[in-house]
Amino acid sequence: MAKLIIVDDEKSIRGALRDILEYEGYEVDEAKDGEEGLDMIIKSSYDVALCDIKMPKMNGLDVLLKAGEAGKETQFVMISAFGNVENAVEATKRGAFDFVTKPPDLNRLLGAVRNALDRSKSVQQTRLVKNQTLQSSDIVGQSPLICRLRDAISRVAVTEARILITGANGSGKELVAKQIHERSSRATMPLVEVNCAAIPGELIESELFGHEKGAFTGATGRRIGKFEQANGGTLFLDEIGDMSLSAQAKVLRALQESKIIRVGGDKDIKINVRVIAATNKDLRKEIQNGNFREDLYHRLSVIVLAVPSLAERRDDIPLLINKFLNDLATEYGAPVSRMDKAAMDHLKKLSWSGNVRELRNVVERLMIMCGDKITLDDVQFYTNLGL
Ligand SMILES: Nc1ncnc2c1ncn2[C@@H]1O[C@H](COP(=O)(O)OP(=O)(O)OP(=O)(O)O)[C@@H](O)[C@H]1O
Repeated sequence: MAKLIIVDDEKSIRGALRDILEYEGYEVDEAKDGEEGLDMIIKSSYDVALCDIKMPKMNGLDVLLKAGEAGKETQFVMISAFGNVENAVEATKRGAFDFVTKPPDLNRLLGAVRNALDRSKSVQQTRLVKNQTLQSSDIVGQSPLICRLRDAISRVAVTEARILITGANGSGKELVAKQIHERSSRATMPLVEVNCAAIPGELIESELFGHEKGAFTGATGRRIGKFEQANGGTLFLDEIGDMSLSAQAKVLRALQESKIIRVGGDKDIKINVRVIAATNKDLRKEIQNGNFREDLYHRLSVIVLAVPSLAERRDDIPLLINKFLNDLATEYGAPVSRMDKAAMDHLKKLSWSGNVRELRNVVERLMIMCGDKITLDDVQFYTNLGL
């Protein structure tokens, strides 16, 4: 359950906000001044703080700054008295997520909380991805093509250049995007992923750019999009070849002007996002067929990184098998299975149209079916069955 804290010196405001937020299903704590609020935020983990600006002992801006200095990822929605909006704007410049004026409008308040929670989730996911990266998402392989790819990643990650990652399904494009983000100066900010193929055409623009309340049927509140969620960080547009032409035009504008407009909105919003795109399609062919904008292609492809298919780097297969056997043993809490050399040699010869993802699935199946020792017989039996 999402955990919120209300920091406000006015008891009646705290009570009113608590009632509303608890009714919405959030877990809510209260602090009666800035000092107490900061103490609670540092000791506990809150997703969102609703924080008054003018308070005794410590004002809201200081609570915001000190919580950040203490490494807290709590998202702040500042509450400011009407007529004191400059302070609230100043707070958003210093890292607050949003602000609402007193007395808060119910829809505006709940929209701000929902959006702040979305942002909090992205930040947490980034940390999770980061931890997983430290554990096991190194790009495994010693083949010349993979060594060259790793070298290229080290060179481009530290720059701000836009990158297009190409390669077949399951070859490791997403892994490459994560590595680039992790090694960039944006690593502590969110890495937000959008699978353009998985989102219906009519929803993609709202997903990317957000929408204002009432922008279309069902838009009951304001929602921020992936571009805004990724602000300061990286936006990974996976399967970009599947994006509609109308969304492409808007992405192009966002890249050209570093600004977006929410669906149904009229206000430009400045964004600072590094875009990494990936595709398994031949975008040049898509351009010829009228399915992809050439100008967008040139904007996205300052650097092109081609991820090789598994068939182009068969010598990496034993290394990958051992990595997956180790990872899976940890995942299942089981002893590490061993695969003999003849079994690995056999796997090296298969076609692997699903690339590294398919290899991982096969290794997982063999581990489940065969236990701690996997032989050539086992591999032939299960791969011949097409299992
Ligand atoms: N070189 C590698 N070393 C270790 N694991 C890898 C490597 N390449 C891919 N993988 C693993 O293979 C699986 C598929 O990789 P990933 O999702 O990055 O592929 P993709 O090209 O983005 O796939 P899709 O085209 O379907 O989006 C993941 O579990 C990933 O961790």
